[in-house]
Amino acid sequence: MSLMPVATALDRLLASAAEHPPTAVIKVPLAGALGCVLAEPVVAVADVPPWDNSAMDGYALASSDLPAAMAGGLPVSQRITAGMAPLPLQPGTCARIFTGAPLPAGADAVQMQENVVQQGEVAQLQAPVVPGQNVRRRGQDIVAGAQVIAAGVRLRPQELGVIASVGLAEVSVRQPLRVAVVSTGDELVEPGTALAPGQIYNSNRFTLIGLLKSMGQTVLDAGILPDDLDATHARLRELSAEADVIITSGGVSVGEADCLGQALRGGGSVDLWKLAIKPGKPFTLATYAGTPVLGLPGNPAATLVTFLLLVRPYLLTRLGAMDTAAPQFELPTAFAWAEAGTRDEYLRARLEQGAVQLAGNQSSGVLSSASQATGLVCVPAGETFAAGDLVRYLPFSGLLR
Ligand SMILES: Nc1nc2c(c(=O)[nH]1)N[C@H]1C(S)=C(S)[C@@H](COP(=O)(O)OP(=O)(O)OC[C@H]3O[C@@H](n4cnc5c(N)ncnc54)[C@H](O)[C@@H]3O)O[C@H]1N2
Ligand code: MOO
Repeated sequence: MSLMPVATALDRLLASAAEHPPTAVIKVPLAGALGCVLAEPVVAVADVPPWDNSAMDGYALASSDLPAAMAGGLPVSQRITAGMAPLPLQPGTCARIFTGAPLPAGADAVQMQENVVQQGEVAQLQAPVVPGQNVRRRGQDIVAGAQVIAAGVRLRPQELGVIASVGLAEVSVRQPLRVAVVSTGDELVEPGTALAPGQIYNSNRFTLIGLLKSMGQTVLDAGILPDDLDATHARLRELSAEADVIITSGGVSVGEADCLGQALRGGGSVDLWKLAIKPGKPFTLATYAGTPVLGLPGNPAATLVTFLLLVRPYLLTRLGAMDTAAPQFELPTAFAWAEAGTRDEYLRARLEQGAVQLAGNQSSGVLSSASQATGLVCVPAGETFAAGDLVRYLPFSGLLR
């Protein structure tokens, strides 16, 4: 059986995502925009900083007065703190000035107070200054009219700060996707109840909800799908009317007896893929009543990995994000991989002292090792490596956002 390369699956998913227009543009208060995808470029309406100002606590002067300032000193003619509008500097004087305070007209340099002796109202420089010294020029950060952030950027804390620095209180972003999360499996019960023989707790629901919330999306928590075809149709119809995308876990491998597979086949198109990835081989791309359905394998580690590698870029594409790829680095391993596999293997790994170490049991059914991991290591199909070799590491810090 030939397996579909992960890159092919990703291409198909992204092409399918690109068939949908990006979500609506909404204006949100800046403080609530973290993680959102910017819908329109941010253009500065004013210079940042808005005026020349001092980079140090010290004394502002005209550098042409330097000889007098170093000889007998200059009278201190005003005191300027941050937030004040200074008077023009009287020729032949200096101004006491503090960090962030506007430079008075006529001054072109600041000497920091450690290099100045003030006696009474006269300040004598102990070290020379050159024009522009310790002066932060108007517009040195951002010039009015410049585009400061492009559309499609996902806003991090520093982007929120930059947008605030140009004076904007609101920002135009893409409306988060409404994503329905559906669990399937007769064996599943929700945590908080006692297990009957044969049952297990529904963990994927919580993993998926957490993944979606960490991306800032709106979750429609649909719980466990009923084990009945009519009821499954009814639930999927309901969800397809409310959601931009439905994510399911479980019931995609062979799907002989499962209601989800049958319902999907009856409600639209279904593509069942066998991917060259471990964990995460079975994956379904379907539509139900026109709403895309992404069917993830039920094994908890497979759910996590396929979400991060396939669903996350799909969702980011639907949001119009410009950067959908996860950051990855080449790092040395602290372990060896002697047996080449037939699928790309994504190992749960820990970054420790500059090298990656296996984070525990790598079975698809084991999730606790993901909790001990700081990221994933990719071992391409057919490859082996020795301890110390470089491998591709994808930190969770880049994936879980
Ligand atoms: N004959 C074959 N059997 C299997 C194949 C195959 O190709 N041929 N693939 C294996 C692989 S790989 C995976 S992964 C699983 C995928 O199976 P499904 O996606 O159909 O998922 P289920 O059978 O429903 O569940 C698999 C496993 O995961 C547990 N599970 C399911 N949902 C949850 C949940 N919400 N929370 C916690 N655990 C869950 C479920 O109990 C099963 O143990 O198929 C292999 N078999
Ligand atoms: O996707 Mo399965 O988890 O490869 O074992």
